[in-house]
Amino acid sequence: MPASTHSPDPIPVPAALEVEDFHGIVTVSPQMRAFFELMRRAARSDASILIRGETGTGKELVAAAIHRLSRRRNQAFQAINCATLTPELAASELFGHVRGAFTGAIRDRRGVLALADGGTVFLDEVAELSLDIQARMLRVLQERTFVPVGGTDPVSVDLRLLAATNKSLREELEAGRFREDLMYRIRIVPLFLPPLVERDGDIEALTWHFIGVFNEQARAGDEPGESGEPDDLPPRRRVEAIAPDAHARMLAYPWPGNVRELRNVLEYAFAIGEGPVLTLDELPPELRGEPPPRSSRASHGMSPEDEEKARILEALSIAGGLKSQAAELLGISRTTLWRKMRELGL
Ligand SMILES: Nc1ncnc2c1ncn2[C@@H]1O[C@H](COP(=O)(O)OP(=O)(O)OP(=O)(O)O)[C@@H](O)[C@H]1O
Repeated sequence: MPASTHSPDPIPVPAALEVEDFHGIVTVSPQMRAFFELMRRAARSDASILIRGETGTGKELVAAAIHRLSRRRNQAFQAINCATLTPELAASELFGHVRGAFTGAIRDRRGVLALADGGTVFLDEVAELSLDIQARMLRVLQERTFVPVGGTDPVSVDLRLLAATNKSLREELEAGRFREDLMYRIRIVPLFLPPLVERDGDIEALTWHFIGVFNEQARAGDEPGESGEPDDLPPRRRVEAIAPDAHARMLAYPWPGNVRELRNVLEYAFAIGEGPVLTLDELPPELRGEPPPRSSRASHGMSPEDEEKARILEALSIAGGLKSQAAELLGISRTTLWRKMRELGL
């Protein structure tokens, strides 16, 4: 733990922050610099890349950066999240459909693959693709053609495929949920994005980075608007320093939700706290060292599944049913929430 945590004085936000900002991926760590090096090299080729990493590590940012570093940069980048789609919807989204393919298909519609022709397709949460769609994607990769839903004629495409997952595809394969041949096709280059706790210096650097971002948002938000909005609201919060105990807890916390969780925790503190110093009581219970709600429930004899259900329902109720807000509260992405709700039958 740094010596500064024993100081009673708040730790000021550094005036200038020396970070690497690589296409929006901010870091100071040697681990991420090594990752960028691999990513730069892999981006040049047309090889399929599988980005593995825990939730919130920045896989989507990486996919967009790879596209921008590739010779396809001036062509389309089409991203699709496989976790939010039923198999029927996934087929229609990916391959498009012809008029009359199903009720409501009143005209031909191009899918993501056709829209990305010449460019890059990013399949986020690729492990969630159904086996049927996996078989069809394999054909796309092998033959560079696909048939739209309800159609008969194959369409040729020139695509670079990027995919991401927070699961182990090998485990999915062993469980019979993922095709081995597709796995080898999509991970010609596997890239592993390290969890936040394993990136030396990044918890601290990203803390200051996001404080800077939220300070800037507050400053911009307080400027008189062109629309002549009423000016009588109190100014938004700006943070000039962190209390040493809060700082120490942030550095010691394992950040299971990675960069997304860190960002959310700071956004929360900006929203609910007051004054120029960010204090410990503005951090969520798990950071304050209090047992998180889940373990207190577990002690009441709930199964992990019921516990998770209860946490999700609680978050949804606080968020007034808004999934995006509930996901923020839980420190997970909207799509992860959607998938969990589906898995838990909610
Ligand atoms: N190194 C970073 N610097 C700045 N912002 C980051 C960084 N990594 C992630 N973020 C931000 O954190 C959030 C989560 O990132 P992203 O959606 O890319 O993660 P992910 O790994 O794709 O998550 P999931 O697996 O849950 O889909 C986004 O708001 C993103 O902008």
